[in-house]
Amino acid sequence: MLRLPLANGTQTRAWVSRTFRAHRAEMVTVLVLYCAATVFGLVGPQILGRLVDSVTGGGGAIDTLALVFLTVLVAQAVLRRYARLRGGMLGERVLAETREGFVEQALLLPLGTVEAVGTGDLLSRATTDADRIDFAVRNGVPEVVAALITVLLTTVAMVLTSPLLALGLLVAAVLIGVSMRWYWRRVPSVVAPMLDCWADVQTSMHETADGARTAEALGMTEQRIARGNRDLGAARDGEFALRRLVVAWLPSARFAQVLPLVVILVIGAWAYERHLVALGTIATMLAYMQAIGGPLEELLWWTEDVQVSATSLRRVLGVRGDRRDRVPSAGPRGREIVVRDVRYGYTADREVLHGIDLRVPPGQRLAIVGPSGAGKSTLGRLLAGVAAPHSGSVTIGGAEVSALADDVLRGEVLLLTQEHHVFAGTLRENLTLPAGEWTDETLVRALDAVGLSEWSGSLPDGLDTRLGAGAVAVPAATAQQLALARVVLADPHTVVLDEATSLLDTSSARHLERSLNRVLAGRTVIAIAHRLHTAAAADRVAVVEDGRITELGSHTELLAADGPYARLVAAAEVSASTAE
Ligand SMILES: Nc1ncnc2c1ncn2[C@@H]1O[C@H](COP(=O)(O)OP(=O)(O)OP(=O)(O)O)[C@@H](O)[C@H]1O
Repeated sequence: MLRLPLANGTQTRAWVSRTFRAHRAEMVTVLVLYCAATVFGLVGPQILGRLVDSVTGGGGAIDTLALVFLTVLVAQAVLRRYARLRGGMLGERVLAETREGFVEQALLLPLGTVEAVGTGDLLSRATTDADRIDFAVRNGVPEVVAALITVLLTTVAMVLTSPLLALGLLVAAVLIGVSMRWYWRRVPSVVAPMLDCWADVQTSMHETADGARTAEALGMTEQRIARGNRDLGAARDGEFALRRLVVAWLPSARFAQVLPLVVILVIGAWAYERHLVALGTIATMLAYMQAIGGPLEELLWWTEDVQVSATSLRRVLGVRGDRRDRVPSAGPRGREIVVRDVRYGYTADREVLHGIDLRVPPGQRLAIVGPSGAGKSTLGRLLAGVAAPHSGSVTIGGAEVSALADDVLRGEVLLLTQEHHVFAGTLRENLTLPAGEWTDETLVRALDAVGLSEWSGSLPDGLDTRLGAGAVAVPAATAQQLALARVVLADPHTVVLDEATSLLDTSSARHLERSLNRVLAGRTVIAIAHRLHTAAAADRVAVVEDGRITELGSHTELLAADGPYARLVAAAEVSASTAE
């Protein structure tokens, strides 16, 4: 299954350094607060050691030491709380920016890429992966940062207090290092496929919900359930694999965690007998170990989540990785469309268009006809700049269509298909999708031009009436007229029509075609003609067969040539008379 890529190491590191640079001051503040809280925490065991020595040595100042101990504890609690608050706010800001970046990049993805990978992969990155990152940033990152700082500074304090007793830590560090390396090396190869499986679950659920009626009508419900179960089974196996890895790794990590305590006690007893360390020092070291135990536990606890969310982050950032930029180009100088030796395929192993050459002068009406699957729609998409050819070029006025900036492209060429989505929002928002400054008067004129003035006049709040899911339902024909109104507003000189009216009933289609003819007057029109009678009205007809243009000429010329076009017309006449 084709998927969007994962961000590679360089892209992820670039994101980390960009994020760090953007929030440098705040990050340093949070780290300083955590460090300060930890340093206060380190003073506690030192005082405890002094207390022990005071008691065993019969010294005084116990009250003062106890008071300092209490003050230190309070200061540590206050600083840690403040660090968490600032850290939490910083995390929320970074999360919001990451989400905004994701939406921006997802909207910039070429339509062809989104169609090729399906919406499931994109959706799972926007939902499941974003949620995992949310969870890690809100809960895991503060714990891990606090724990790491505590472990690091406590280790330093232990080495300074008694290098001899700190030997236990050295043994543990080596063990933890080896076991962590073992785990971190294996985890990506388990987590990435598992997240892919969850994306498949989302894709199949989405498809099943989308095609529920078709599945029911064709008795495919069982098949869809089986597909869902298969995808869920694969995701479950992925989770099992991760669990097996964690279970294999955890015992060694836990062993490394308790080992220093044992080593400190053994070396401590041995050294105390030989008067190499005081009892207070051993108490201090044990208190440090006690203080390190909680953070170490936190680190172990969060390791899995941090690893999974790191892969999720690479999936979210990967959407950027596949982006094909529409770089602002010099812009077309003229309106002629020229297609030169265009080759294109949806997958690397199968070419759909095998070297198309075509020239469409401004204002011409060209019909593209041919058998089903010949490549007509694919050619239409390349002409409209939805996808870029793999080799060859499609230009308007000398400029490569697929490289035009979106706002420039919209004013040049628009693709109108049978897909007439009404977005949940007001009529105004639906009309002004191609962002621009539109006055109410212009919008009303566009509605009028496509025969929608009566319908829009009947809406309760006029242009501010909410349409779509949960609001005013829009019939298919009206939705198609709305799409036409957008064409009027964008005012492109060329329109590519692909089955624009094929899903409508005959009377709606006739009504729409009248509006269409009004809107298309004066523009270059490339009509992918599924019904041959539309081709007869065109200035020229191009016959596409098996990814090649096999005939090009006017309707009359092609009929006289008695070639592929004449055969298509004859076949259409036979099927029409059989239907009668
Ligand atoms: N998104 C896609 N992914 C993979 N292959 C595709 C995709 N869209 C079309 N194809 C394949 O490309 C070939 C050309 O399809 P295209 O839709 O361009 O043909 P068409 O002439 O417009 O057919 P029709 O008249 O049935 O719409 C077909 O074999 C089709 O299966």
